[in-house]
Amino acid sequence: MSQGQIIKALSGFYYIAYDGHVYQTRARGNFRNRKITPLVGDFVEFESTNLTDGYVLEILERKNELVRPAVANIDVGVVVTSCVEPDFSQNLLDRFLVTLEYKSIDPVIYITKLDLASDDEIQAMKTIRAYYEKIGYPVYFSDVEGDAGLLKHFANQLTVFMGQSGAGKSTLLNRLSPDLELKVGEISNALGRGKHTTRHVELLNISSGLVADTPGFSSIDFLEMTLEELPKQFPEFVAASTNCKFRECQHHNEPHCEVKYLVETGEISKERYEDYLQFRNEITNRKPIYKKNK
Ligand SMILES: Nc1nc2c(ncn2[C@@H]2O[C@H](COP(=O)(O)OP(=O)(O)OP(=O)(O)O)[C@@H](O)[C@H]2O)c(=O)[nH]1
Ligand SMILES: [Zn+2]
Repeated sequence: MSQGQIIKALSGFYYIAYDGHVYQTRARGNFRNRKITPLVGDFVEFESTNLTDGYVLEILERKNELVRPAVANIDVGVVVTSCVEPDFSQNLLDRFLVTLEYKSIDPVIYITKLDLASDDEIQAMKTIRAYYEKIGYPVYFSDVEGDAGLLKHFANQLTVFMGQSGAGKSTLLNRLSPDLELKVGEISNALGRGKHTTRHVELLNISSGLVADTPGFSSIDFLEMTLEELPKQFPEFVAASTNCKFRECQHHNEPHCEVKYLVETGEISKERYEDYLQFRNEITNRKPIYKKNK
């Protein structure tokens, strides 16, 4: 018996990377009956006497998982965000970041289409970059330096790309992995949302790490999160909260709230705080918000 990682799932076969080889395996019958489906990214125990006829025996505990793309044990989430076409949305960026934080995935922000932006828009993105870097997130602009910076995050990690339709995810993935040939720019066809669902997911080797070849994540709701958990997904709120008067301060109606004070002084972004209040409302009302598909 050996332990490896599933790097591809296709037509009922699971391809397991182990000791420099890839083993084609299937899930064992009794294992299927337990209604657990192995995911790409799963660490598994398997048995095999050759490279093509093995069996998955057990899935080891998952750190996290996403539905789209269907991948488990994600370490890094690259949030691809365009500054124009479609216009930059801090609200959408914060939705991605909160979701990643909640799933214990390290976010990296990658901003595209600066070549289409006006000087003012570029200036605005620089201000955004400075803020998000200050609260601990790596931020890159789409240029040669940005790509080199991004590649450094891949080593020994499992990375997934995500972001709004048309942001440039496929373009970026193709550039980093030229053999990939993901289709680019088919965003405006009305049923575009199905485009990636039929693709199987495969983990690519890029820069000493594994990268999911299928970008994902189109609906962002906070269905699983509680009101108490939400402020913990904002690192600058967590840092400030030690100075809030109340230990479990929700930074909402409580008196002597450090977060609200820092929003007033400008230290904490007003937009981020407003996003926080909006996400609170959504959790309270439990209405899922789906990203518009243009
Ligand atoms: N000018 C410019 N165009 C870009 C850039 N990045 C992507 N594009 C273009 O933007 C369009 C959408 O890019 P895609 O890579 O398909 O975007 P996506 O995020 O994969 O979109 P979906 O597949 O709908 O999720 C294409 O026409 C790209 O050529 C960029 O940095 N600058
Ligand atoms: Zn507070």
